[in-house]
Amino acid sequence: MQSSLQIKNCQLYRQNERLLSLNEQVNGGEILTIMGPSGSGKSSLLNWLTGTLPSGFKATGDVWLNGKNINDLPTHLRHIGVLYQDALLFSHLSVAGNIAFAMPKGDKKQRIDKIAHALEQVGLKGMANRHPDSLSGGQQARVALLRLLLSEPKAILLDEPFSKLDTQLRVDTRELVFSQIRQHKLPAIMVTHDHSDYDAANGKLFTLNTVL
Ligand SMILES: Nc1ncnc2c1ncn2[C@@H]1O[C@H](COP(=O)(O)OP(=O)(O)OP(=O)(O)O)[C@@H](O)[C@H]1O
Repeated sequence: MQSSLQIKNCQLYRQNERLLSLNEQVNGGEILTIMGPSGSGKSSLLNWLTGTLPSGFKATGDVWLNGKNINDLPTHLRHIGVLYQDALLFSHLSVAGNIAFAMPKGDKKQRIDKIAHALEQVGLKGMANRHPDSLSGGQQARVALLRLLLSEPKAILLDEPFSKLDTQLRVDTRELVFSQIRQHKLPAIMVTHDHSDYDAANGKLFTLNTVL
């Protein structure tokens, strides 16, 4: 079955004022781009999808993931992974520890091999025992991506994940993230202020206009 993330009749309110209205379906390997001015509700939409909408907001509508309505599921059972503009690695854990943290439990040797293989795939061979603080920004971004992917998410949300990276690094990291999304056939939603992110995503665009 092809994976898909469906947003049906979503209406998002902040203090009873409507922020946005959205109906979209994103299939596995597709990236839906959300753009709009600051304060238009982009992050709130992502929060609604992960089940972490703060008080003061209200939403109606349904989220379906792979044919299952997940509206009433708590965040940790939704299996929606988020990549932020900061890598947010745990500084008390090694690179491998960071990645293992979010992985499903299982055979230790298999997990170690899987992490080593994944690191090699993204050009971080032999860095399993490094401390996150000893990595460059681009390397940290790649570890954050692996931590997300190896947690086996069913969908991915990108909240301006490239905005803090310099131009070339930004292009390379974006290419890596998008290629992984396509390879794993995961539905993805990306919030960005940069039109070149949308061009690279090569998918649909949803633009928010309202600013409260
Ligand atoms: N916890 C909160 N409680 C009340 N209002 C909030 C809260 N968080 C954000 N807001 C307000 O809700 C509106 C939408 O915010 P949101 O963060 O979703 O916008 P955004 O489009 O992601 O903005 P940006 O591009 O600046 O990140 C804004 O007016 C913001 O001030």
